[in-house]
Amino acid sequence: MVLTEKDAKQLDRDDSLSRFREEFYIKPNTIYLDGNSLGLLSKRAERTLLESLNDWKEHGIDGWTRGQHPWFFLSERLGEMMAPLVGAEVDEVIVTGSTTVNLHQLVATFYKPSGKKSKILADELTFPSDIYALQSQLRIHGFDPDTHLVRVKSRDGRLLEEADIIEAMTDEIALIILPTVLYRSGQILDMNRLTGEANKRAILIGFDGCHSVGAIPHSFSEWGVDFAYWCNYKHLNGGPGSVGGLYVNKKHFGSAPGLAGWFGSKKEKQFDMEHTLTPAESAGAFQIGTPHILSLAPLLGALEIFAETRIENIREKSLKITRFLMDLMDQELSDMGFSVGNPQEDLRRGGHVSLEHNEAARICKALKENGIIPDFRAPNIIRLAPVALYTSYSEVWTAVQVLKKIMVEKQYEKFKNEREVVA
Ligand SMILES: Cc1ncc(COP(=O)(O)O)c(C=O)c1O
Ligand SMILES: Nc1c(O)cccc1C(=O)C[C@H](N)C(=O)O
Repeated sequence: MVLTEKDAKQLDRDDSLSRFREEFYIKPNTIYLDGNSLGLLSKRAERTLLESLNDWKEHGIDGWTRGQHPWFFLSERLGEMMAPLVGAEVDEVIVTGSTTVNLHQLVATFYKPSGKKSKILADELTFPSDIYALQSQLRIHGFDPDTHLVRVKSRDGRLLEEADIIEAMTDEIALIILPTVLYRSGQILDMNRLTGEANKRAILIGFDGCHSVGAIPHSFSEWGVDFAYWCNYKHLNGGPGSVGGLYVNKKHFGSAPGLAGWFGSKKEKQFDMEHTLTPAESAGAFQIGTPHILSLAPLLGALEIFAETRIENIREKSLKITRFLMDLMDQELSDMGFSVGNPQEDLRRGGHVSLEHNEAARICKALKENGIIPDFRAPNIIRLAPVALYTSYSEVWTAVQVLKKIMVEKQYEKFKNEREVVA
């Protein structure tokens, strides 16, 4: 069956999430497909940021406990709002720090090498910041990362096989850190299976959820995941440098935070100013210092939107619209040197499509010149994320037509095939 623009329009009419599109600032004549790197600003996120600024204007220091969004409780309140997105109880989630800082905190807390059981297991496709953090944590413990950081290999440079990861769960492994969704290929790892296997071997397991939270459902508590951390500026639309998310399974409440600070205190004890920390009996214990209020505030509005639908509905549209994109690429772009680098099956495909091409860097530049916003990841990947809350099927149709025109007219040839500073 040949897909047409009419099909795209019909899919838009049938889209039960289409009402959310008008909540976002979408630049005219631009098709934004980079929500997997930085989600768009919504009017509600803008409103809650302005309200928080107003709380500062009106209340000064008293904004910590008064105003529309009292700052002292904001990280906990946002944790509650975020808990359904990761399948956790409300006190198992806190909005604090950043992805990399939270990883440091969690490794400092839960990496307890003992005798032979002293290695950390990760994978060779993981995001570099996580690897840097793990290497430095190993060094702090006096270990050589070359011997103590085990990186599971990919068979094809794109995907990981769960069986290979499980095979690497030896009795030398003390801790496992894996992505929920791989940042390049968009592969979803089977978190339930991996957690079960780690639990069986008494190895603690934590997940980097940057590329999945807000795009796919999770059941961290039910699966028995020990901890997780993620950013809120991609699929959750919290804004550039938005404060991160952290989950700690209830069974670990009471573990002393590896990196302690006064915001990890029990709320009612914090201002007693004692020199002995009384940690919160929740994920809140893993906070360190004063929260970055103005980078938390947009999340209040951004998460209101998620509360008005279900993450399962978001996932359903995400699967449908990424499938539509892949089918269109198949139909319109065959014999142009493209290949799809993400898993095709619904169960293993995250929120973005990973299109590979030898000229990827300059094709991305040509797309941007034409008002289509993808991102490029070296050496040859064009990432395209049609986002369930704000991308229409008609936009996906147009984006593929523009890409086809770029290829037919060789528009990309006027650019250098190398990345810009960021993408
Ligand atoms: C999978 C993954 N992990 C870690 C990071 C690092 O996040 P941050 O710079 O917010 O610490 C990112 C994004 O930048 C990411 O995509
Ligand atoms: N964190 C970012 C940043 O500070 C600047 C530009 C992009 C980013 C990103 O989030 C990139 C993203 N983690 C990726 O998957 O490549």
